[in-house]
Amino acid sequence: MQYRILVVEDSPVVLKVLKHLVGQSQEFLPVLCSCYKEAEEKLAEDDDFFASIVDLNLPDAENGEVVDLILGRKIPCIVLTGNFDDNLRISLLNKGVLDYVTKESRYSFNHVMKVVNRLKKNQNIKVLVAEDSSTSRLFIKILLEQYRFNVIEASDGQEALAKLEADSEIKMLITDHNMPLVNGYDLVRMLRRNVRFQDLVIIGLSAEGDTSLSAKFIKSGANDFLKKPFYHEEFHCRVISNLESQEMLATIRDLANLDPLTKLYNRRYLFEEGEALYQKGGVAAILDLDFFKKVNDTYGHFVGDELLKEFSELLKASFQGGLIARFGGEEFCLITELSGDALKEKLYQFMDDVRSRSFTQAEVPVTCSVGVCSESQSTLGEAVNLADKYLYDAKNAGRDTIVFGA
Ligand SMILES: Nc1nc2c(ncn2[C@@H]2O[C@H](COP(=O)(O)OP(=O)(O)OP(=O)(O)O)[C@@H](O)[C@H]2O)c(=O)[nH]1
Repeated sequence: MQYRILVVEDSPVVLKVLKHLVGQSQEFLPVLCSCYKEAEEKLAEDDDFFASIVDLNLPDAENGEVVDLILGRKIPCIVLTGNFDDNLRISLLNKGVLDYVTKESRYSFNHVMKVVNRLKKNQNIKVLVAEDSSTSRLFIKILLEQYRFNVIEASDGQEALAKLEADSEIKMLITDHNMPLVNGYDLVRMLRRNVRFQDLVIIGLSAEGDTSLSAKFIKSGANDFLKKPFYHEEFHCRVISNLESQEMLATIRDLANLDPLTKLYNRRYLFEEGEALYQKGGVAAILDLDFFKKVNDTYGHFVGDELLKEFSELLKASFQGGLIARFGGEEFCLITELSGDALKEKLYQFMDDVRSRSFTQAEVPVTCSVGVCSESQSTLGEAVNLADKYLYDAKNAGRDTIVFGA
């Protein structure tokens, strides 16, 4: 699906730059207009635009009339203009324009694209607004929907908690302090005690004159705090900047914990987080693709990489709930709560699934060998070493087999 972006700009050079920038992503389709009349015609044909980038001073509409035309159709609007006028800027933001950007340098154009890309990401971000006043709740909801967030509402702290527990996809909570049943401050404290909510972005709100409340909120784990009434531009800035910080943290965590090719956990994560799972009664197994060097030699490394990715997907789908890591090149480690016959059945089923299909567009057939350390060891490291030894036995026994050892 392509998102149509309306671009209204009378300068052919700027129009060309914007066409290039918007069109760089396959997901966006720039629809170009050089004047108000053209924009009016395009909107009359089909006004299903994802966002718009407009110049304020058009030859046939010199006073920003195009903004009213677009906002009247509820299309998110970013103004890109040649002149900076603070009063005009405020009046446009009050009308509901997302941003007012001056054409100072190429960074201005990049900023516009950053806003457009943000809108695309926001569609998949669920935000819960916990606020007992329906008027304030609606106001915050409208502000969030201007940025295309997916908004969920709760009218007290208890309802907010229930909704957060029921829906793990909620990424951000915007919570008032004074609410019935559970207040905002207690809600934040309860959430932060639970590791499940450690990545939830929380912004506290309050109308109270209590100056220490913002610090209390932040000390209890909120990411930020806003005192009501707030200016909507500040609200948007804080929402976006807190979200971006969280996204950056998630990226850093992924870089540290995941194997870049297969997106499985890496060896470091396996030993850091897997020990606890193993000590709860887990079983360790090592799986290794057979004759993988031949795959690379015959089909090339690109196909080899694709095969590793597909094999990893199958492994993930087959052992949900287990911890799966890429241990080395074509070697994988599984820590699972399954044991005995249940584990045997799953592993033999997995071997069958691998054997009975081919991988990648080159349709490569492949098998794998497995070593399983069935008896409990004192550490995960010992269990993995033994599983590796049984894997070696499986390779020596002719491959495409499983060796279960003590
Ligand atoms: N394409 C690709 N190949 C990799 C990657 N990591 C390791 N390899 C290759 O995996 C192959 C492993 O070869 P060997 O250790 O000889 O093992 P094998 O050919 O699978 O033979 P057996 O394990 O004894 O059945 C080597 O050719 C490595 O270059 C990777 O990320 N991508």
